[in-house]
Amino acid sequence: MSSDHDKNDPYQGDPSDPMVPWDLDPWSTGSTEAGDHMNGGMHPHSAGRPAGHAPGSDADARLITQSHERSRAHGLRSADEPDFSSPARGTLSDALEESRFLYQHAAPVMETLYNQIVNTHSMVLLTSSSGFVLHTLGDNDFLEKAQRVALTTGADWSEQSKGTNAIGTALTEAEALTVHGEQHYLEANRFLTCSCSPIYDPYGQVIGALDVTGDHRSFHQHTLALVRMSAQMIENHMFADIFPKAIRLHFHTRSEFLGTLVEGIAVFSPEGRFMSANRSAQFQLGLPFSALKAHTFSSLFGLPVSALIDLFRSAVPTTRQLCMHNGVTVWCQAKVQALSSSWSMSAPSREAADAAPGAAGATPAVARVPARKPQFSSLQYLDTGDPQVSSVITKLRMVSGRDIPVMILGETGTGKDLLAQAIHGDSQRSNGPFVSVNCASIPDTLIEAELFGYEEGAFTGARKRGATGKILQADGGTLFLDEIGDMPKHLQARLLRVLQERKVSPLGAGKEIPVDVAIISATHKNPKAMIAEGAFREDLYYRLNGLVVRLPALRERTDFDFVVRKILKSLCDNGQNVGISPDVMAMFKQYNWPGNLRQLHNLLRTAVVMVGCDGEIDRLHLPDDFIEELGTSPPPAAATPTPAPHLAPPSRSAPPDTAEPPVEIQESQRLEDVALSAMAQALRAHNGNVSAAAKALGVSRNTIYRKKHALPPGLLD
Ligand SMILES: Nc1ncnc2c1ncn2[C@@H]1O[C@H](COP(=O)(O)OP(=O)(O)OP(=O)(O)O)[C@@H](O)[C@H]1O
Repeated sequence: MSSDHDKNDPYQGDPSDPMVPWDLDPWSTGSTEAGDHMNGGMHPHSAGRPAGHAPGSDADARLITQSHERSRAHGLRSADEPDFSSPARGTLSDALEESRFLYQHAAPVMETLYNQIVNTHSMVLLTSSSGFVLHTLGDNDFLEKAQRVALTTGADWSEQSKGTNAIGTALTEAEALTVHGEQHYLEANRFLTCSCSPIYDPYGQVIGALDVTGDHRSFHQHTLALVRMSAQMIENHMFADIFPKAIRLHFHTRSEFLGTLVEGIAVFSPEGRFMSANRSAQFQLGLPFSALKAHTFSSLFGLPVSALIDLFRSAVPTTRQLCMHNGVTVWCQAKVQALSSSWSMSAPSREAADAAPGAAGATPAVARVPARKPQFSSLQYLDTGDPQVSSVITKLRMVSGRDIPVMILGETGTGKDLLAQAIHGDSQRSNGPFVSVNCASIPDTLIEAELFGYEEGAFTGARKRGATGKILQADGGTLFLDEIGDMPKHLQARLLRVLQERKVSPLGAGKEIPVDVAIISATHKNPKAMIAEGAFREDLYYRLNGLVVRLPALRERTDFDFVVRKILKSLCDNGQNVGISPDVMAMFKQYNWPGNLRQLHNLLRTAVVMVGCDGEIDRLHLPDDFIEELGTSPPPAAATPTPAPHLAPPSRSAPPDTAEPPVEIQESQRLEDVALSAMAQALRAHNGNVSAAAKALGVSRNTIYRKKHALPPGLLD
């Protein structure tokens, strides 16, 4: 292991951190350089003790002693003959059937592993999670010897049946280990040396074991490392297969290890819920699978999942740096292209989940897991020092788990969506779905079907088998009603009924289905003013406003510097180190930020690209319209920019004498016209594609949807 200890590298580990054992090299019993980088093979449950035990080590001796005690407790005696009895009728075929998914992924890896040990008087075995031998590959001379001790397909090598042995003991301890010669409990097995690793499925459960057994004289200290790597390979293969529609994030502290066996792989649902992680990912994140289940992408990587999708949307593979919740920076690649471009923040339909290979039996297992409080809070991540935000978070924590509907108010881009995800992520429901419905982006004619679902043939154009509405999709989790102020009035009444009665009636169903959802709503509008205008139902408002919180606009936040640094860090690519010149920071502080955090994020993203390698963001890297809006068509570098009269109201840092006069109605009206005409033009240019038009204009899709009533008819239908 390198003597230069790097705290930022979880694979070197930190001696002061009990989660990151610094002296482990589980894939190699020696101290090879490769081993130093490959600790990802260690399972987090085994943190704190060596995972690859060379015969004779203290830990090994302890495990073996404990196993011998268990063997005695099972009523076995060391002089017993090996048990040759066949498994009960149907047991083997059941085990084979249950292990089909495992076998399919293990078979090619077993072949490769066998090729590496061929002619060493050894064999490779695959077993079920209960220790039944499912498949063997070996040298003929050794296979014959193995048969004499029942090392054959169908035999039971659990500890209960054979006493201490690598397969049974590795499965009992859920840990890779070698059992050598005399360490076997049964005297009959003491001519063997066996190295075995449990195999985990993508849901964190042990589903089998991979073992190499040979004549004890052929013991080689690298065999266990080989077995562990092969087990990891099987696990990674299963990953690739089981979550075809999810977001797969591949990461490692060293970019050269991306795409290799030791990379971390974490899988998230399209709305950012944690679904799975391989052993390396668990190790790097410092959390075992069970704790990760309470997390979301944003609580682990500090960004909304929409930002991840944006980062990796390109068809060209890109590598980015992200900062994990523990402060460690990793190199990342992600596969997000399979996701639908629209509705990317909402949950996949039940039909889609059911259709995913391997999902049918496995998904419920994840859903059954009792909710746990996350170790690292998503809300805490958003608490970056602004007192208004801190107060919002304190209030939200007070009502957490109390079934109180939360309404989030705030201008566009202030992080309402991200906050809703964090509320869900920190709640008891975090293992349930988070389903987001954007009431502004669904055409009026479809919103009813989208929300409530429909039965087959409920209306012209309905899908053959009907569809589950978003409310039912959120059953057991959280329903996020974004832009609730844009919900058509006739549907407000229906929604109110659902909230009162906790039952949904899909279109054409003629029946009511009970539903259990936590409700979070958000709007950039003023709901009370809407009620006064008759545009929003007062009774619905009082159903939704159990706790109303308001997110401050970016220009009001006191943690502006910190937020800028945080976003900048998340955007830097390939080891880039980009800062901000004091001049630009001063401009930022004077600017009004009408698009808030979204606008800041977009502006920084472009600037970072323009800076290229290391350097500072300067005026040169800012868009012209931004500089124009500030009214600073390049003054001398030292000059303080003055806000443009109609666009930049006084910021918290602007001296009182630079405050501009109130916005004039005519002026803002003219601006509104200009904005509408630009939107109409962009929509026409992109054949009504709102995402493309929004991108071209540098605004959010919501901004366009909000104006739909003012846009020429036909453009947004
Ligand atoms: N706390 C934060 N830290 C860093 N970036 C943030 C934060 N909150 C939001 N952002 C950035 O702003 C973008 C918009 O956030 P979000 O969608 O949550 O805002 P919103 O208020 O829901 O917007 P809208 O009202 O337009 O739907 C995010 O994609 C992210 O880039």
